[in-house]
Amino acid sequence: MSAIEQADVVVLGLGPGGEYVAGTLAEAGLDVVGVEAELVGGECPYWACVPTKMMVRAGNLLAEAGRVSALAGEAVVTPDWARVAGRIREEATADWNDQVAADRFTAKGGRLVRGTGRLAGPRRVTVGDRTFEARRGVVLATGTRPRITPVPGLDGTPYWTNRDAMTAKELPASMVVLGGGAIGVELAQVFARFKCAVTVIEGQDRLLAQEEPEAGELAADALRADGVTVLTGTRVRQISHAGTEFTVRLEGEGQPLTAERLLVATGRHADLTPLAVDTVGLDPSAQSVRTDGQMRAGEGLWAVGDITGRGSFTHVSMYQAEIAVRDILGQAGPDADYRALPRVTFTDPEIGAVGLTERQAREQGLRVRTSVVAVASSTRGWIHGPGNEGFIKLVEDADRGVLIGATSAGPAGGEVLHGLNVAVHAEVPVDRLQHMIYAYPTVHRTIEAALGALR
Ligand SMILES: Cc1cc2nc3c(=O)[nH]c(=O)nc-3n(C[C@H](O)[C@H](O)[C@H](O)COP(=O)(O)OP(=O)(O)OC[C@H]3O[C@@H](n4cnc5c(N)ncnc54)[C@H](O)[C@@H]3O)c2cc1C
Ligand SMILES: NC(=O)c1ccc[n+]([C@@H]2O[C@H](COP(=O)([O-])OP(=O)(O)OC[C@H]3O[C@@H](n4cnc5c(N)ncnc54)[C@H](O)[C@@H]3O)[C@@H](O)[C@H]2O)c1
Repeated sequence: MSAIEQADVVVLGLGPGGEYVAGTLAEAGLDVVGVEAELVGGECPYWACVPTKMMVRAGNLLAEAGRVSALAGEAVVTPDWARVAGRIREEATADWNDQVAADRFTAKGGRLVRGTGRLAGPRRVTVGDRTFEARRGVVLATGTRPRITPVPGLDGTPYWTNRDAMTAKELPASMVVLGGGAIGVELAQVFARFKCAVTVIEGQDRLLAQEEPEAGELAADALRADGVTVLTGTRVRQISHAGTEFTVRLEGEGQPLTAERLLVATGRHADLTPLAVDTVGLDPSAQSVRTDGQMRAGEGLWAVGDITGRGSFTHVSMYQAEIAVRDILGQAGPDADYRALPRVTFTDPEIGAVGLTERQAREQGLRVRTSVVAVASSTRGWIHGPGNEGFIKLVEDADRGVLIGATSAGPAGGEVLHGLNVAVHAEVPVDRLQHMIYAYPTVHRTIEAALGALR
């Protein structure tokens, strides 16, 4: 066995969270080993946020062109997936090559170790036959992998996950999407806009089930308007694949569905067993690694990103990474605060949300006031015309007079969310929000109307 190699910090997994921690600590002068099993940068730039948003951008352009006839004349567009696939391959992922990201890390002074790492006791990590000892500690940032729902027959079929969808050079003629969460709805709409016949099957009674019911209804309406068949409250009994076709049998009566492709988008989970977390006293069967507010998961151990189970979003991983960096460098700073966690589902219309839903607030026993105002009722929404679907929903803690949750759906819904994000984060009194000036005519003036409608 080779000698144990020393470092200040070992970061396991170089997705957005781990790459930020490792790079920033290296820049600060620490001896950092970054261990990466696949591509430096992780899921987000290669198989997730970035390529999906390139797809969304392209799909939205097609949809906007379709609205020209109502407002501006005639536009004839011919969807061509090759442009999208080419842009993803060339501009976003460099053909799934991470050399630029790897160089970025090593240029900061980090040591990149390619391979699958695992813990080997406190402050120790093994990668193949190498063992590293981290004087300050280890940062777990290994993300999540798709949770493949246990449907009879699914195993062994050539189903797709997000990774296959991101690398597709051609689109299938038809696709069943299992799961109506963020991945399912974003990809269903894009594929439909490129003329793929899509059916979404969601087990719960609405799409985007973790968000407000109004958000799920809006997403379903938007998808249906693009020709997607949306089945909610629907369970799959059996899946099979023969030749080039999937057959999906649903619970209850009815004709089985057939499609060329099946996309499984039924959530993601952290797999702690291969990380040997038991060697540092953590439960390998847990769903996530628990941390305190400074992202500490134990003595000389931190965790950031999806693995912490605090929301599978790149911005959460970066936010947590910043806190972990400070803590590792011995700098004081506030604990992680998830009260104003924003998230945006990039459908058209975009559906942004921050903080608690009405239901979550009521379940906490809070006395709430709420309001829902349609974007189309604002001057800008009305001027916008086709594509102006959406709403602002506010959730106020009536006893404290502050917003604790909000949804911003509509054209640029994710951008409009920002004001609400600030309001929830900074606990700006509703009374103050009601007496500020909102530019005219903007979509965000709907917020002013929604504040006035709180009941
Ligand atoms: C289709 C899709 C679209 C998404 N869109 C958005 C979006 O628009 N906005 C948003 O905020 N979020 C989005 N997300 C979520 C976002 O991708 C994740 O929240 C983010 O990538 C999490 O970063 P992370 O650092 O925790 O882990 P990851 O990005 O998962 O990176 C973890 C890294 O660890 C490596 N690794 C794992 N195990 C080991 C090991 N044992 N040894 C060494 N290396 C290891 C992996 O290879 C990987 O590179 C999307 C996700 C998907 C799937
Ligand atoms: N815009 C974004 O920020 C963005 C986009 C995509 C993904 N993501 C992140 O990636 C993570 C994973 O996305 P996701 O969409 O896979 O997960 P998700 O948890 O958001 O949604 C999965 C859905 O699948 C449903 N489901 C599970 N088993 C099923 C079954 N057998 N039949 C029918 N439906 C079933 C669930 O009820 C749930 O609604 C999310 O947590 C999200 O945070 C973010």
